[in-house]
Amino acid sequence: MSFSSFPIIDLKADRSTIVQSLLNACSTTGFFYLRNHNLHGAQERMFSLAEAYFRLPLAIKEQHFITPEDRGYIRVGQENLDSANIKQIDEKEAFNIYTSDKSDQLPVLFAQPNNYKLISDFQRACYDLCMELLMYLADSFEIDRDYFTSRHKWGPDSADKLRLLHYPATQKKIANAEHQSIRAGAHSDYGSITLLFQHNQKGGLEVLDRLTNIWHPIEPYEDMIVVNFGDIFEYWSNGFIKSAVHRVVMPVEHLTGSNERFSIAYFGFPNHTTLLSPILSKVIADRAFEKDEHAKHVLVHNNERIITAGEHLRMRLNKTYKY
Ligand SMILES: O=C(O)CCC(=O)C(=O)O
Ligand SMILES: [Fe+2]
Repeated sequence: MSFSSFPIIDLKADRSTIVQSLLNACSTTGFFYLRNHNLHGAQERMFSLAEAYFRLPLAIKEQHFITPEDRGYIRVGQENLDSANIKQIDEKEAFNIYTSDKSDQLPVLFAQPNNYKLISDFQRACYDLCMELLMYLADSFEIDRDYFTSRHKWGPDSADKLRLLHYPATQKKIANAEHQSIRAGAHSDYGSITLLFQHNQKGGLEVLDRLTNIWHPIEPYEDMIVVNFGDIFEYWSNGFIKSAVHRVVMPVEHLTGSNERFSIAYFGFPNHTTLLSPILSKVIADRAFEKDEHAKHVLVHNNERIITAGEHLRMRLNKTYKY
């Protein structure tokens, strides 16, 4: 598997194919497309709800302004995912809903019983899918099948988050591919595994090949989820699993027509007290990992104490938001 032919994992394939493909994908591109996932209907309903929310007046949306615990509404220009580039401002708005959030913590639209049920059911379906993938991944590493899932317990201590994203239409014209405007800065995700839903053929998502430093577009396919590995797996595998560096740019093909984009991300995250110590797996025991530029921010603590998932999250969030 490589950046020239992006990995596709089919959940209807046989177990050994899935296990082998996962091992290849996590150690090369750090992301893959997932086919036959069963979330299609719910995904469409979630996009309709997200669109209705983002069309509300700003004053209503700001009633649930992002909290220091990372819950709520993030307005355009507030988040900079590329913390190494302090001038960068992301041209997007977003809303974060943790799986542990109760309806009375949410905006009226999301708290309506049918919408709250839609959100909760969608979160649970995303969680179940992540757990299925994490069990296959444990098989890939020949460790206990529940090794990863037991560190992602569902319930009040769950740190999983659903994020609705909206990139408003702009009038920007892009001269050429070298000068595309950045809608979400280059970053790796903070968590373990992310499910990313794209919509309406609106592209712009790109992943970096760290070896060649070339960005590759991740085309949107309505029937496939984009799955990527995050920082937590880079810690757990001592760098063998790649935390995919990605960004969102203004797609060239949308110079004509609306360039508005909606996307939805579900971030799997271990329970906060989980230690980020490397897994003991014979599959990676003999492999040397060379730290590259992009992994440095994750694996800088060689001689320091092992940190927890919660500490890692706090470190990354502090660098991301402007309040
Ligand atoms: O909107 C997208 O396609 C990507 C969003 C993203 O990477 C993120 O929120 O972490
Ligand atoms: Fe991301």
